[in-house]
Amino acid sequence: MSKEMTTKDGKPFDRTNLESLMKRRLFYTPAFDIYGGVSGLYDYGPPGCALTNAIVDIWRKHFVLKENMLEVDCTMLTPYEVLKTSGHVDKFADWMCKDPKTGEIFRADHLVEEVLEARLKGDKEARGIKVEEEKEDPKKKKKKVGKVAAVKLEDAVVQEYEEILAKIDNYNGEELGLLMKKYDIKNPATNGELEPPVAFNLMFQTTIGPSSNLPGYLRPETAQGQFLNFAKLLEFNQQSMPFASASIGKSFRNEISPRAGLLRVREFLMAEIEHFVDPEGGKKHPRFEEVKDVELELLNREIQLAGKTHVETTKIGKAVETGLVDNETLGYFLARIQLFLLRIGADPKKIRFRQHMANEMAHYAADCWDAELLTSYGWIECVGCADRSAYDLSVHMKKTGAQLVVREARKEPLKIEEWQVELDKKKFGPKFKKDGKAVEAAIEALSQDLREKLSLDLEKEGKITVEVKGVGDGQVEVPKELIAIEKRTRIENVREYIPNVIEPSFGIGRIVYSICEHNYWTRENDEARGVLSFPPTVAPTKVLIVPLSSHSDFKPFVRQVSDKLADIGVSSRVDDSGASIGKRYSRNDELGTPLGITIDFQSVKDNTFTLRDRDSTKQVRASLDEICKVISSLVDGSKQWSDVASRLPAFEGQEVD
Ligand SMILES: Nc1ncnc2c1ncn2[C@@H]1O[C@H](COP(=O)(O)OP(=O)(O)OP(=O)(O)O)[C@@H](O)[C@H]1O
Repeated sequence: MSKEMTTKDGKPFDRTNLESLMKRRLFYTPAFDIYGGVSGLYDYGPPGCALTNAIVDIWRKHFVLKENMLEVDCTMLTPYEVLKTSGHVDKFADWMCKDPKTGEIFRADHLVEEVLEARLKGDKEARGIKVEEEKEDPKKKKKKVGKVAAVKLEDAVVQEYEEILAKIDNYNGEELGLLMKKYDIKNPATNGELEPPVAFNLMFQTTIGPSSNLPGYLRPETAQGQFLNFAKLLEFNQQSMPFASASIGKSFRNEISPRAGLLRVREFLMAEIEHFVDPEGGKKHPRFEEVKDVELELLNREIQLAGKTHVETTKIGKAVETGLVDNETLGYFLARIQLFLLRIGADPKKIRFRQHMANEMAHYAADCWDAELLTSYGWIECVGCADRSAYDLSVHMKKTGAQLVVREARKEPLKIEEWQVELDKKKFGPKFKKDGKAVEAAIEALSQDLREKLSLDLEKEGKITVEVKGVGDGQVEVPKELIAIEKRTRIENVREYIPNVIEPSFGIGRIVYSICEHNYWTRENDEARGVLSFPPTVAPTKVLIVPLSSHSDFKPFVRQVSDKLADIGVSSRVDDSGASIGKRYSRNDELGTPLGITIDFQSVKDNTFTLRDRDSTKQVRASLDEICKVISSLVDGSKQWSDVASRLPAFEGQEVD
């Protein structure tokens, strides 16, 4: 895949170089490294933390602040009952298959994907089509499927493989088993037969407290905590709808085969929004107008079934109007997600939105679109945006009896004609004794259609028969002296409903890595000089301060500049090492530091400094006050280098690069 990827300036992208840069400069590192590491667990170093924090900070401003969302921070430890009710205990699983001889475990969809991709590569070679080899990283685990012999496949088989790969996320265990049989997919290392795929639950189980009778899990998403607090949040919001809650925190998934660095890990930072909306009235959004002209690349189900991976962009207003995207609220968030990704430096040509196929959706979702970013690992889901309907609130309400509903005064009272049941409670108790409550509940739960039918039985036969589980043989007769069923008119002044939920769910680690890929390039004619062109708003450190040499005259100026930057809230680093200025800048290009201030002999004379732009390497010269004003406007994102450079005198006196 890496051969198809290019950097912003159109040169081939080299993943090995970027990943080694990120590890060398401590963006991230395998956790427990000196103990040999545990796959899927990583630690972030200083630039990785700063980059993550900056992205989270922009996320808060872009979503929470802008839309007055209610941020919560809920516990990660979650009791069994909650996740049983939400469906995760039974359904939050991937398919794995085991080699009974070696004990090796494979994630079934990943294995099918890797084998078919390798065979397609072999086919290309056999046809004489040049295939670029990925450089091997000796420290990285080898892919399960090694190089496959150059064997030409029939054209029809190539097409079948390509169609399967385009839909690889959509197969269930049985279907994956059939594919493995049909295409003779075995353990790639030993060619041994594999057992059919079985479901593997991805949650980490634990027990809460010393008595070990309260089983629990580490949460696999932050959403459940938000749902459980719904009634309190609604009250906090003065019963006003629609509203959204938001949460940022770690989630845990026991992935079968973590791979691709930060992209599939077992512990990761999530930022999730639960937007609660009235299901009636087309799920309108009050701010949809503001985004209706945002253009998105939208791959719906039909387009994917046709095997396409790319479409023309569509205005989100049009997409909602034509039903391509189901409703305004979902559309609003898709547009806002794209604006966020662009704001933090995603390449506009490498963003698309892909609709989930019906059988691919999570157990709770009614519709779902993923924001995917193109990386050297292919298109990667970085944000899932699901319409979870009223699923979660309904199941928790049913289980606990908590009223997770909205009550709204009706503008016009509603007249409802309905079949009402009246029980003679005085006679009811003595007749049914201990079963009274169960019989009463079964009658209350009767549907309108059944009530109508039973009213006729009552008239004709003087009694009705109702099904009551666990009482006698399950059929209970109720005589007409105990019950009346009549059609009456009820006036309803208050409307009660369970809100639907639209949930944008961001995997921050995947976004951090993809943004690094999108912003990585190397200087002209020098592959060793990597640059990370993060926008100043997200860059881990904003300014590098470089005194021309270690001359003692420069020291007070270094202090003056770094204090002034700290005063205006801008992060900086001093590099007063003996390396050449060019080398010092080059080291910080790798960290993505967008601006550099040089202190030279001129600074000592007239208190002016040079300010250097990382991407163009152009410099200007001005007083510290002027430079700080410029830096502020660049770092808060209100200005670009091109806006400010022309206003200040250019500086060309000193060769720094
Ligand atoms: N194992 C993981 N490692 C890193 N990020 C993850 C992982 N699983 C999910 N995410 C992130 O959390 C977001 C929301 O989670 P969601 O449940 O929608 O993912 P998912 O559909 O299970 O992902 P995938 O299909 O890739 O496993 C994803 O868009 C992704 O950015």
